Amino acid sequence: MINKLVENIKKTGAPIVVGLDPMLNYIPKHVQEKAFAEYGETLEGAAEAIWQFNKEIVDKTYDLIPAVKPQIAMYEQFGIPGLTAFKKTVDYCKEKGLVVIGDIKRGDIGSTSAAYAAGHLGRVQVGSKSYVPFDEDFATVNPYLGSDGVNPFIDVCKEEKKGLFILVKTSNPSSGEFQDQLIDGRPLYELVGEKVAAWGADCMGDEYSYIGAVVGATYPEMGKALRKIMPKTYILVPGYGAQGGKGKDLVHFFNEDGLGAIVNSSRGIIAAYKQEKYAKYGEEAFGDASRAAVEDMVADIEGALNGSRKE
Ligand SMILES: O=c1ccn([C@@H]2O[C@H](COP(=O)(O)O)[C@@H](O)[C@H]2O)c(=O)[nH]1
Repeated sequence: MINKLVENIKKTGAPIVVGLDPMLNYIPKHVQEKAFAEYGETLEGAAEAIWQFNKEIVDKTYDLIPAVKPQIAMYEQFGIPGLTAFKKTVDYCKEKGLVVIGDIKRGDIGSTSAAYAAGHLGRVQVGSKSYVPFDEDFATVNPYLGSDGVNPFIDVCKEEKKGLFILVKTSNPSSGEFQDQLIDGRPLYELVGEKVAAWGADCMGDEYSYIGAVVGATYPEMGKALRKIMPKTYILVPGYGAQGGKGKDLVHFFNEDGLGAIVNSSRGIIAAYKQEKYAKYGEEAFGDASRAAVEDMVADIEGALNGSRKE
């Protein structure tokens, strides 16, 4: 799957991921009203609104982008109907040729991680039958339970040709509370980065490993250090846009080949129509506003990378 991700990035020239994080308050009134007219103000109604919202954004952007990252929390909060909308979104994006990164941030003791891995990246056996429950291409994993919490995910990735993005240095303001703690003079996130590189060495695609890392755009200096520690690791970079990250902050997350990083924006793309800059599209044309925001994001990152090459 890492080969498909790299191929999609090369084809689109867009090292970006659209984060499908559909909070109800981002969903335009007309979409919500239509869903509620059919299903009432119920969990089913909310799930239908989410699905229709996602579909429009995907339809308006899929030709420009390599991948999407649905954040499962935004679906899970609406219970079983929400999870059905998550699955419909995963399937639809795959039909459109997109790589799907399930932002599920799982990780537990080995037996529990094995169940998460089977449900999201692999298959489950029910009697004589085998099922593929969620079938994302990549999943995000929390490594802080150690190797026995991560290995079951890696095993399933090897069998199913899927991939992981393992949390190394997260984008949130308090990520340093634990992740920056020094151990023998080295920050914990660096030690986790080394471990991710070691896990990944045994899991190579053509150019990059299918065991990737998550490093926040909000910590550019740490991104630069981690790029060196994990040269063959694809880095998923959240924190662009709504959290303040900009193209110029991201240059050192990339390798010399222009690859190695993929930048996520969720609210900045899906709720673009709410921004002054895209107000001309109005609520009705929210998908067109998202398309314009994708084009601007790609230009921002491309401009920063081209600028850094000239320096
Ligand atoms: O360190 C991390 C890890 C994951 N995320 C997730 O990415 C998106 C960011 O959303 P924006 O609207 O672009 O801020 C969201 O799903 C987070 O759960 C992250 O932000 N930082």
